Amino acid sequence: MLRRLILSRNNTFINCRYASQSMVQTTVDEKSGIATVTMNKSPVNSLNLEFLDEIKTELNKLEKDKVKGMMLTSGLQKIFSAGLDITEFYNPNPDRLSKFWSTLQDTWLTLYKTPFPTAAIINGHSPAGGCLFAMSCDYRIMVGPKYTIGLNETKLGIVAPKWFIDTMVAVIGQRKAEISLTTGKMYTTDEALHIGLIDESVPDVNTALTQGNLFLNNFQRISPWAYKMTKDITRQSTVQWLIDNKQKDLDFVVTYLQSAEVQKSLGLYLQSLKK
Ligand SMILES: CCCCC/C=C\C/C=C\C/C=C/C(=O)SCCNC(=O)CCNC(=O)[C@H](O)C(C)(C)COP(=O)(O)OP(=O)(O)OC[C@H]1O[C@@H](n2cnc3c(N)ncnc32)[C@H](O)[C@@H]1OP(=O)(O)O
Repeated sequence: MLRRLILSRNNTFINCRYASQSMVQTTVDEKSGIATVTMNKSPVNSLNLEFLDEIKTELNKLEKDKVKGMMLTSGLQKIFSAGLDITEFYNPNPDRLSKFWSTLQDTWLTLYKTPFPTAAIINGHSPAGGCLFAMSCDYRIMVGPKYTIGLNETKLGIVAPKWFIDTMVAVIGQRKAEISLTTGKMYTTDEALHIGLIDESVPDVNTALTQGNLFLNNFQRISPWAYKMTKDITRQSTVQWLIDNKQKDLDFVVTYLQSAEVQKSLGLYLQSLKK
């Protein structure tokens, strides 16, 4: 791992951590202590085992470094994240599939429980797992109007796991989540703002980053302990369910995803993507 200081747009030094061939780049503004984590896995930031592992490691590092906040964004042109890498569960190797799913569980727990405030800068499409990661941040700013966001699992012929569903319910409420999930709806930026799936719609990435910094800087005036306790209490039931049911969730998903019916649906969906 290499480190270097670079000069940011507002002339403060940024501590930049990068590794050769890294899929995740992080900069930390030395003045504000706010980190920007950029997902950079071409072509669509699909979340496979190695990528999830890198994201989790990076989040743990930021916690250790006691950053004051984090913005999660994408380095790709028009995609925040295409969600889980479907090739991890289409014709899977069962051992790898288990490893993949437990890494997803751990990465999500790490992101959902960060002791520092987080903002998703959604600068591209954000289906399924991409939407999950955005919803797991404390605040969402989407660059409009061209992109879409939502939990579209039913469109793939699969079911979103309970903790995906609970995360969405926590953001938009039971009724809207039920409609969104059953229909697999992908919302435009305006629609997402209207139902509360995102907090702000902005015209460009620079504005999104400025607004993200503004949101995170609010917490300079809040006790970190009070922040963390409040977040833990608010998110407790969703987090605790997964902690208590990790193995059950893993066993079910691994069996379910390998069933003939699900494999057939996934094959057809992948084919439609290639077209
Ligand atoms: C109680 C019961 C509970 C049981 C629960 C059990 C299991 C649940 C399991 C899983 C939950 C699933 C969660 C997910 O996240 S599934 C992933 C859903 N994602 C999508 O549907 C997105 C699909 N992709 C797109 O819509 C588009 O690609 C895009 C992101 C809008 C980008 O469009 P663009 O036109 O720019 O690119 P292409 O479409 O040409 O794609 C380029 C290239 O990437 C491949 N690709 C795209 N998305 C994925 C993906 N998610 N995984 C793997 N590969 C992907 C695409 O096929 C192209 O490949 P090519 O080889 O043709 O270059």
